[in-house]
Formats: sequence, C-alpha cells, structure tokens
Amino acid sequence: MTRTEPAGTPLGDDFHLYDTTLRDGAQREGISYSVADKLAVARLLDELGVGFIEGGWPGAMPKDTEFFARAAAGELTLKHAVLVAFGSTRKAGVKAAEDPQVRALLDSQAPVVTLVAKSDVRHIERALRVDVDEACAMVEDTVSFLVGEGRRVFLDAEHFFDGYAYDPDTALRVLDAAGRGGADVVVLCDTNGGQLPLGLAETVREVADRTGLRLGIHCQDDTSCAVANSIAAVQAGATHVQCTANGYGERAGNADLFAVTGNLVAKLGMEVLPSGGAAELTRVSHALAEIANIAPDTHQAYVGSSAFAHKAGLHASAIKVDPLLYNHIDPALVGNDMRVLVTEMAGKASLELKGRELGVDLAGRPEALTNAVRKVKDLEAEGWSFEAADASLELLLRREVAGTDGTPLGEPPFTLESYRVVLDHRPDGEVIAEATVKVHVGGERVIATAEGNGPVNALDAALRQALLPHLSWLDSVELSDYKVRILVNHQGTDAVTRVLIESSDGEQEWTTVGVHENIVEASWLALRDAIVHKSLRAGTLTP
Ligand SMILES: CC(=O)SCCNC(=O)CCNC(=O)[C@H](O)C(C)(C)COP(=O)(O)OP(=O)(O)OC[C@H]1O[C@@H](n2cnc3c(N)ncnc32)[C@H](O)[C@@H]1OP(=O)(O)O
Ligand SMILES: CC(=O)C(=O)O
Repeated sequence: MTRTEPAGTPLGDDFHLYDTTLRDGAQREGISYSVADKLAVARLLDELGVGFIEGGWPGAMPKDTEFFARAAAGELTLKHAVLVAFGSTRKAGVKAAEDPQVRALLDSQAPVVTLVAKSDVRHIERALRVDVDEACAMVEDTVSFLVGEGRRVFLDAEHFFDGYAYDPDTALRVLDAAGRGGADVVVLCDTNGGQLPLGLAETVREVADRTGLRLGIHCQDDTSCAVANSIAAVQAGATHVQCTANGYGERAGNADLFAVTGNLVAKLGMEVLPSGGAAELTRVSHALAEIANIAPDTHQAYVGSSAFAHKAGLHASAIKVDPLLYNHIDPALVGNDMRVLVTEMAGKASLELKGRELGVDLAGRPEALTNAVRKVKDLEAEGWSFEAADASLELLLRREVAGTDGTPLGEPPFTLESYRVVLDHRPDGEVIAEATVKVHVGGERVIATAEGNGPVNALDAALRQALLPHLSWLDSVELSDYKVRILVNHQGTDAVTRVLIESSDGEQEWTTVGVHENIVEASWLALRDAIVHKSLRAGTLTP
C-alpha cells in the first residue's frame, strides 16, 4: 500500500464512495475469488477512483488474511483508495484487545476498519444472546480499542432500519456507543433489504437529527430498491455510500456501484470520482464481471451493452434529430455507446441511423430506405433476426442501395453451383460428416471435398479448400461462434432454423444470419454472408 495522504483519508473526505465487492460482493452465490483475483479487483476499483475498498474479513478465512498480507507486502499500490478490513466487534465477555478476531483486524495493517455490530434488539437478545448494555459495550470497547491503535473506524449497524422501526432507543444506543468509541461514520444497514426509498430516507433524516453522527448507508437489494434506497439516503444526508460492483452480494445482491455512481455523478452532480473516472465505469464493470466469471448483465443501467440500445422505430426517429431526446444522459459520460437495433420494430429512421453506424449512407435515398424497411420486416416475420447480425444487415442495406440507385455493390468473388453433405455412421460408432462443394471462383470451376465433425464443419472446410487458392485472406478468417435456434411453428409454418455465425479475422468480428427449414441450408446462408462480408472488407468484390 503506498499513498501520499494520511492513513485512512481518501481523496476528498467529505463524501465516501465505499466499495465492498471483495467482502459483501464475494457473499454472492457462485463467486469465489482467488487472492490474485482479489488483488486484480482492488486494482481496478482503485483505477476507477473509489474512496474505500473493503478487502475482506481478515482472520475469518485464510484467503482474506493472505490478501491483506500481500497488500501490505507491496503487491497492492493504491493511488486513490484506502484499504479497509472488515470484521465484527469483540465477543461478549472478552476484552477487545484479547479477541483474536479483533487482533486479526489490527494485524491486517489496513488503515481503516469497518466493524459490524447488531443494532436490532431482537438480534442482540436472540442471536448474540446478550443484553443491550453488553452489546453497546462490545461496540464501544472495540471501536475505542482500534481507534487507540491508530485505526480509522466505521461501524456497520446491521439490521438498523428493522431494528429502529421495532425499538428505536436500542438502535440509537448502539450508534451512540460507536460515536463515543470514536467511530467516524455509522453506517445504517438495510441488512434484510426490505426497505423502500421514502421510508428509508425519512429514517435517515430522523437519525441524523437525533444523533448528529456522520451517517453512511448500506443497502441490500431484496426489494430491488438498493440503488434507489442508497440515493435516497444520500439525498437525506448520508455522506458515505457502500456498494458492490454490478450489485454482486448476498441473496439478491447489494446496491450496484456503477448505477449508484452514475446517479451521483450524472443526476446529483457530485464529483465522487477523480477526473475521467466516470468514463471508466463501463470498462471497469465489464472487467470486474470477467474476474467474477459472471456474464455481464447486458441490461444493467448505465453500463450494460443494451443500456443505450434503441429498438423502437419511434425512438430512432427522434434520436435522428437529437440523441438526447431518447437517452437520459450522453452514454459517453459513463464510457458507454448508443446503438440502434434493427428488427421488425424498425422504421426508416432506424435503418438510416444503423446505416450510418455501418458506413452505408441511406440519407437522401428514400426508395432504398423504404425497400430496406419492408425487406427487414418481411424477413423478420419469416424468422430472420438482424438485431445481432450486423454483417448480414449491412449486406442487405448495400444491396438495396445498389438496387435502387445503381451504386455498385460488387459481386461476391465466388458463386455456388451446388453442395452436398453426407453423414457416415461408421461401424465403430464414430459419425463423420463429408461435404462436397462445387463453386466458380477466379474463372475456374472448383470441386472440393472435406470431412468434419458435423455437417456445417464439413461444409465450411470444403468451401475453404475450394476458395483458399484464390482468396488468400480466407486463411485468417475463422468461425468463432455458431448458434442455432429452432423456431417451432413459426408464423403457423413448420419449424424453421435460425443460425447465427460469428466470424473473426483476428482483428474484427462480424455476425451473420441464415434462416431455412433445413439447418444445413440455414448454416450455408450465414456462412456465405460471412465470406461475402469479409470480401467486402478485403476489397475483393468484383465490380
Ligand atoms: C450482514 C453481513 O453480511 S455481515 C458479514 C457476514 N460475513 C460472514 O459471515 C463471512 C465470514 N464468516 C465466517 O468466516 C465465520 O462466520 C466467522 C469466522 C466470522 C465466525 O465463525 P464461528 O466462530 O464458527 O461462528 P458462527 O459463524 O457459527 O457464528 C457467529 C458468531 O459470531 C457472533 N456474532 C455475530 N455477529 C456479531 C457481532 N456483530 N459482534 C460479535 N459477535 C457477533 C454470533 O453470536 C456467533 O457467536 P457464537 O459462536 O458464540 O454463537
Ligand atoms: C454489513 C452488511 O453487510 C449488512 O448489514 O448487510
């Protein structure tokens, strides 16, 4: 840990953006960070510019103890954030200085300690099995001991809102004990996540008036209100907000750091990140999802890839005039991008905007636009889907432009005469597919045969064999993903198959679609578009 500010002081101490991804986030079912993961998460959060990083509970589990040891040994150099160790107050009837859990917090060498304490009388009496006097003494003793050892201490008042509603005096006594012990912030926790914003804000205001203590907020997401509750608490006077990356956390999760930060920055105008930090929100969110090994939520507010994706034609028509008419902020503010999706819901404006994105100029070409809209709607009704197949859509748009105003699209560098695929179930049980293609390329008729582990693989191999001597760039192209969806009884017809093929040449990726009753033909259509699209990029379409 190397920082220039005094221990325990983040850049700008009047508001705390406090991250608990490595502690509460790790309590999410399915997450298991290694120590190396934890160090990587902390580095990313620090790059983003959060004020505090709660690294875990030293002494409770070996990985967390090792994380703090390695951080202290120099493996974690924090530019913005202060590292926090989390743990509970001393046990009943034990001196704080002699409680091994408390000693582990000191040993972690973290400059800040967040202590969890029960503030609901029912928990104090039934779970801790002590009276309120002893519960308060556990808090005050532990806080004052750690403060005496030079630590900055925050107190997480567990179950505060439920406890305050049931027995406000006890809940407030616990906070006062923390204040007397020297805690800098008392954090009101909605541990069961059952609060709603108006009531929660009212309580925060009341507690601020009654205690005069600096308040923080920690919200679980069991009512899907954790972000709203956190923002309401800040508006009611909390100056310390605890969140986790992408809302990871116990049960339904916690307040999402990225949505909370987006709201604080974009809606409340609060500079809670260093300059340029907000524009890193999307990148950091996705990088942290990668480390957690959880697919990013495409619909996540602010940072999801669909957060600024517009499908409805009416939206696109207004966006064409001014993107802010249908976006609540400029997506660039949080490092995200706006996208227009083209589907059966598209109108002319959607296609014109999408064309702009794909480099196909449809402005001033009303006939091409009208035809393209009709074609997209007709094809989507047959089961095609262009939403995720930009490369096929680009070819469709280019063909329409070529068809209506004579702008040459160019012909693909090959034409198919025929293909044949057979499956061979061999005596040893192995199933081999064999494909033969007959194509015309470079002025020649070429026949090629190849085997594969399935019909599409064999077809792809045979096609490559036929085309490679003429189209050397094909060598770099590989089929990186293949998705099949059977659309049963689509529009009252028999089942049709939709195939999406993602291709890559090491530099770019593009996706194409094919639809047919027959899976091999659907695959062929997507495969053909993939190669034609690459031909377009490689400049090998013949005029
Ligand atoms: C709301 C939250 O999410 S807080 C964070 C919770 N996180 C975790 O629990 C993850 C890490 N936890 C652990 O590794 C273990 O539970 C440990 C090491 C902390 C404790 O393990 P054990 O000693 O085996 O106790 P166990 O987990 O069974 O029970 C917790 C004990 O702490 C006591 N306790 C609970 N909260 C507090 C508190 N705020 N202050 C003091 N003691 C507490 C309980 O009364 C219970 O005591 P008991 O053993 O005398 O009955
Ligand atoms: C401290 C904590 O994680 C909670 O009360 O939910």
